[in-house]
Amino acid sequence: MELLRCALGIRGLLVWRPVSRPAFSTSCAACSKNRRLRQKRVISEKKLSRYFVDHRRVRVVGGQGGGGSQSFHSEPRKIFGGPDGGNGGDGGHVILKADQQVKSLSSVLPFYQGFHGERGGSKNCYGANGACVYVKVPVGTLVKEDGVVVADLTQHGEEYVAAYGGAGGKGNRFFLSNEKRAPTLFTPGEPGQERILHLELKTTAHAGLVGLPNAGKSSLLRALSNAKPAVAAYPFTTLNPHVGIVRYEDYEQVAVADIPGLIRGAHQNRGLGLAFLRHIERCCFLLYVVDLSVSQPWIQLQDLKYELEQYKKGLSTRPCVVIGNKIDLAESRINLPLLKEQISDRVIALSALTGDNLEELILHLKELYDTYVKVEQSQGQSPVKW
Ligand SMILES: Nc1nc2c(ncn2[C@@H]2O[C@H](COP(=O)(O)OP(=O)(O)OP(=O)(O)O)[C@@H](O)[C@H]2O)c(=O)[nH]1
Ligand SMILES: [Mg+2]
Repeated sequence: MELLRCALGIRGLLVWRPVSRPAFSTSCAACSKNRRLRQKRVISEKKLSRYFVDHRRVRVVGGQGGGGSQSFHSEPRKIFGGPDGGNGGDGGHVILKADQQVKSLSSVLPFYQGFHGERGGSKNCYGANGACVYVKVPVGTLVKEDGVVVADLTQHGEEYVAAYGGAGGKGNRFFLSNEKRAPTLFTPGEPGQERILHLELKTTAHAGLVGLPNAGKSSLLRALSNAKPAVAAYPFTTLNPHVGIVRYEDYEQVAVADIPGLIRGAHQNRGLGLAFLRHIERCCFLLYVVDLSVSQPWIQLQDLKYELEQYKKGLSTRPCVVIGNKIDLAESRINLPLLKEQISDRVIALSALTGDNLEELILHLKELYDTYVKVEQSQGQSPVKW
């Protein structure tokens, strides 16, 4: 044994090389090719849009209740043991649960069925209840049935029972009475509730960036927060709402949503229209983004307010600020005083591209947020927190 250990020791010394090894072998060309570091693929905005779903039609059916059982106690030397058929278990519910981790309705399937309750058994055994099926939906999901809103899941963890499971049947033990000492009656379980629901997602952000295509909304969100929506010099670059967070020193966070561009007639579903007007509806205050380099920029503002008002009365009168973007361009500096003359709202002129005067917007955003929190608290409601 000693000899063997010595031999191994010597052998170990022989193979020992005190040089740092490369991370992987490059001696074999084929191996080194296969071990190339994998890079995460960048998904384009167009591809992402396939995964973002803000509408779903779902059929939900509660679990069937388990049937009751019919049986009589049987024991040696006991002539009449009496009925001992147990009740069936209740069917499981289908429950919609708001989850902050879920960002779109793409993971929601078209059909959900609750688990069935188990049958009752002899010896007074009750059947087990069917388990509930939880469907995770994003925060801000609106549940509609026949066009009527039945639930609004605005808080993380909020639940809504979409379909109740059926009640379990009764075993013959249940029907025992003084008049009937040996009942043979037992009942089947009830079927679960069946409903067809329409789920609709509304982005719940504090501030919404509202503007015509190419106004610079996505560029502004990029400058304000760490969100990375696509930016390009063609209209309708943004196809889905993006939410970015602006963080303040007092640990308050303001969520800003970049909403796809609106055009004239959006309320009649022109452009990307109607689908995205509903995201604006949820925002507590609005940031109108106007391209100052275009002549008569106040017309953009009039169009935007008109579209919002047509979609929902009072939407254009929400607390707001007008952002005059692209102030770095020469035409913008000419148009800015003209815009200020034409409108009564506060105008913040800035450049999302160069970051000029961005601080004024960040400070004003906090003022709008603080006012919103105070108003909500005075009304006894809890403000939306991110
Ligand atoms: N010069 C200048 N160009 C800007 C500024 N902000 C945005 N742009 C440019 O304007 C073009 C449109 O910007 P986006 O941020 O994609 O505009 P958008 O409003 O999000 O457009 P949609 O998503 O199509 O609605 C891009 O080419 C930007 O580089 C700015 O402050 N100054
Ligand atoms: Mg955009």
